[in-house]
Amino acid sequence: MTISMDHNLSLLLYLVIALVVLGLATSIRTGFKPGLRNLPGPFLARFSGLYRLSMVYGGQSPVEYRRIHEKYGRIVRVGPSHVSISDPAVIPQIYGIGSNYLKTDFYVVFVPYYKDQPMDSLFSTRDPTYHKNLKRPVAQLFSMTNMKTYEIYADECTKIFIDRMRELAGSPIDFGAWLQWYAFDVIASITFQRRFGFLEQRRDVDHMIGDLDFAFNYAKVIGQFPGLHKYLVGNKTLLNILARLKVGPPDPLKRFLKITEEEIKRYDQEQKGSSGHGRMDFLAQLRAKEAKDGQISHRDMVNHLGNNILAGSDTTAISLRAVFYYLIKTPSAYKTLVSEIDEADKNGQLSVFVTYEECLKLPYLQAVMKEALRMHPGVAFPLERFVPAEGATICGQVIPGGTNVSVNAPVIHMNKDVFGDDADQFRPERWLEASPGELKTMDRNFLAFGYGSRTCIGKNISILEMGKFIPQVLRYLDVQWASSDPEWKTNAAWFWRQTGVIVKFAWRGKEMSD
Ligand code: HEM
Repeated sequence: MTISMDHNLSLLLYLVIALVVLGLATSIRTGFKPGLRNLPGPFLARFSGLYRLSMVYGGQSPVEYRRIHEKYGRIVRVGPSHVSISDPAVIPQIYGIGSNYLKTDFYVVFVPYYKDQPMDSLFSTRDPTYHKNLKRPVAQLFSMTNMKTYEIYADECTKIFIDRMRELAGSPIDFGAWLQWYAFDVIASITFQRRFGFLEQRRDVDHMIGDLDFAFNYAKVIGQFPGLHKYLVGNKTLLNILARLKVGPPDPLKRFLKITEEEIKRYDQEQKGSSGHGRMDFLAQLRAKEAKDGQISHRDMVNHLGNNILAGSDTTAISLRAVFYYLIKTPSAYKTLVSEIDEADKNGQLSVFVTYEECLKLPYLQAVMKEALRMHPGVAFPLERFVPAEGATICGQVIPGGTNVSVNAPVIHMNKDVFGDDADQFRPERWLEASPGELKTMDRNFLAFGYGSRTCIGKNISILEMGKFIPQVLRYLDVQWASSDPEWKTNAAWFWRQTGVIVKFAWRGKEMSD
């Protein structure tokens, strides 16, 4: 009995030692992989993903990525098979339309389960054919010409917001939270003509925002080791067991899909009772398109609508926070913007609710939005892509096929050759003073909405929301910083969320007509 136990223990020990040796040998072999071994970068980064984890874990990856590029140059090895690039010339090569650099397995952490099967979205898919087929039926719904159909939904939420701020004038409020409630209610309203009720209830209804926070912090960590996902949140069997034991992790993606299913049912019932006529939300337009051009599968319908909520809420909230934060912290820009809005108002160029068309004619406002997104892009992680199988020459280096390469908006947006010596300053004027050539270069290096074939499809919706909301607020309200901390706090977990945006509003005196 004792001999057999000793024997088993020795076997186990040999096995552990063998695994450790194998792991070390693999790490050393990948560390000195031909094609990557001569690239500069932190020494430890080449052996395991732990170095990248250390860069993102504290939520300050923009600072970390800027630091390593300052230290090691425009091409830096940040992992065993991972290369970060800060050279503007490389952007069209990696992301341009027609490029065959595909999204990496990082994106697998964003794939929800639907009816027990993983369901890739327009955003997460790595398959170009699936992407093309999924995008075709919805592209027009995101077009600039279609934006006017969504205006009413944004206006309803803006009215609620401004009325509440009038009531709360003089008291410090968590503006960051309010902007998130606003963005959530607007996108839900645009998507299926129903607000979640954040603005009315003044709270994180059903803990949706908190749960999303959990999901993105999971993505932040596991996204560095995507191979682990299938054993964790990507493992349906494990999730089912945990759910039965009532200890499962929050699953906001599942919740959005459930809400979406309910909304589709509600719409179809309304249509039968014909009370749904006149609806212009995304769902209604998708159903109308279906009637004209042929059926969209129920799965694709759920996929698109659920994805709108996921992709279009946090991003817009973060961008709105950035706009107001930089305006408050830059009084000259605040004053110039308010003058532009007041002048347009006085000249009768603004409707009761500023329209999308009107906001596009306010040049300083457009420059403010772009500059805020340059300083603080909503997505602050590297946009990872795989080098095609045949390999590629990047920044003069031959990089093997399958290498994970990326450019990072917070890094490229600080490039002084592109944005000027004051690139680290919030200065909206740079977008207005630039020559046509300089503007073209700045636009080509503006990555807040991604780039090329996988660029953000919801960009017009976000410009609609922000472009209407900001002038409407500043027309009626003064806003000032009211936190005892001089700065906000930020956490980059794919999205670059901010907290601590505490402000006070004051009513400017003009009455708002209905
Ligand atoms: C200011 C607000 C927004 C920002 C900063 C933003 C940012 C981005 C970025 C950086 C990407 C590219 C990601 C990558 O390459 O991996 C992207 C893609 C995407 N965004 Fe947005 N987004 C915003 C608003 C929206 C809205 C409102 C929607 C939908 C209603 C949306 C839907 C999408 C979708 C579906 C994709 C994937 C597109 C594709 O791969 O074809 N976004 N977004």
